Amino acid sequence: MAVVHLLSPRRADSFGPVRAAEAAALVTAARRAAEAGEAVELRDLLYGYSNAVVTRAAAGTAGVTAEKMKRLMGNTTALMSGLQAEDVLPNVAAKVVRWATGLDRRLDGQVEAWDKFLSEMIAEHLEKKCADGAGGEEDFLDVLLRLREEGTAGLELTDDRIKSIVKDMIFAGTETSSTTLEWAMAELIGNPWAMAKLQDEVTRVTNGKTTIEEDDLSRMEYLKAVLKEVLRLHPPAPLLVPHESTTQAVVQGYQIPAKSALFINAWAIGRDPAAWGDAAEEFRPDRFLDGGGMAGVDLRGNDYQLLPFGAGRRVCPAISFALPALEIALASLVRYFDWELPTGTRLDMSEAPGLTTPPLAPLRLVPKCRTLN
Ligand code: HEM
Repeated sequence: MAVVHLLSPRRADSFGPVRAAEAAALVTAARRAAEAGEAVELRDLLYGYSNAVVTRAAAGTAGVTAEKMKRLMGNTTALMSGLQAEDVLPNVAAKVVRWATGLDRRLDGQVEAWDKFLSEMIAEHLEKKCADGAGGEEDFLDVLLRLREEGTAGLELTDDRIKSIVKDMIFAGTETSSTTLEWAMAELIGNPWAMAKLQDEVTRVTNGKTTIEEDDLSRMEYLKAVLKEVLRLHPPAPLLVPHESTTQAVVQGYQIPAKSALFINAWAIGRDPAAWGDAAEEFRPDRFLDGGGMAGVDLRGNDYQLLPFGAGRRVCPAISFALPALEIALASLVRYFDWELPTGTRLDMSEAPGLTTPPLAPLRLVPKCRTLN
């Protein structure tokens, strides 16, 4: 559903205006801080940006809805993270623990809150469709409702299925993107030569223009190399998502029984000297440029040493959607501003534990407006 209907290259392209508008809003928010001489918490800013891009693509809405969704997602992630009773206890004992700790009640509450929120979204879309008829760019929810009406989805699109798909999209797309951008800014602050090189490229390619257009991004080789290097060192889902083997298999001599829970440690693979050489732990985007030794290594799941999006059948279906959203945001942040750590603070590159791994301490930086040609 996602690959064919929601995130085909054509549809991913159609969200260009959404990305451009949200990148402009990002710049406006940073400019406000720059003019006031204040530090900004990048996490807030970038979460807002990523959530707005994904929410607008999924359901054509941002603003208050995005705020509400942020709260819902935070609560759900907190409940999903960490050790679960089922992981260590027999079934009956796990049930008792869940009941006694109130986990079941809190999970039910979350399910209800999501259900209400998504039902309202569907109702609004159906109402809007009645009032306006078809036309204009479709968001994911529009597409799913149309496929249901046409009966061409290949499966029965019940309300529950539609809600799950929309929620999965927003969930899968928000924190992954904002975490990547936060690490990108942290690495660039820690490696000022890379920041200078990226600023030079973005300024050169957009020279004389007032805005960055998506066509410009295709001419920013270093920007792409920076993002690859960030995703190599800091894959936002470091263990991807858990998989389960369907049949018995042998991997490098190890017997893996059917129905084993399998985790791929993309984080460790991305730092393995056997794949990346002695400087595996260092931030060196140039390795992905011509002559850098890794120019041919791509992140779409074909090269197993770089797996931030996974690989194979369950590879992230949104790579063509995610990359331009990351590129335009990062290019905008470095084109319009110089960034500094607030006086008296140090860059902390420690990682937070969890399903996604943002920096442990949210990155705070002071933007300074750049003089542009
Ligand atoms: C930096 C950005 C992103 C990264 C690093 C990322 C990474 C991933 C990873 C590692 C997986 C699991 C792959 C596996 O099963 O092994 C995944 C799945 C998925 N991603 Fe992304 N993702 C990103 C952005 C997005 C965005 C923006 C969306 C939606 C608009 C999205 C939608 C999905 C969906 C729906 C799945 C589940 C696919 C399935 O179950 O087969 N992702 N992503």
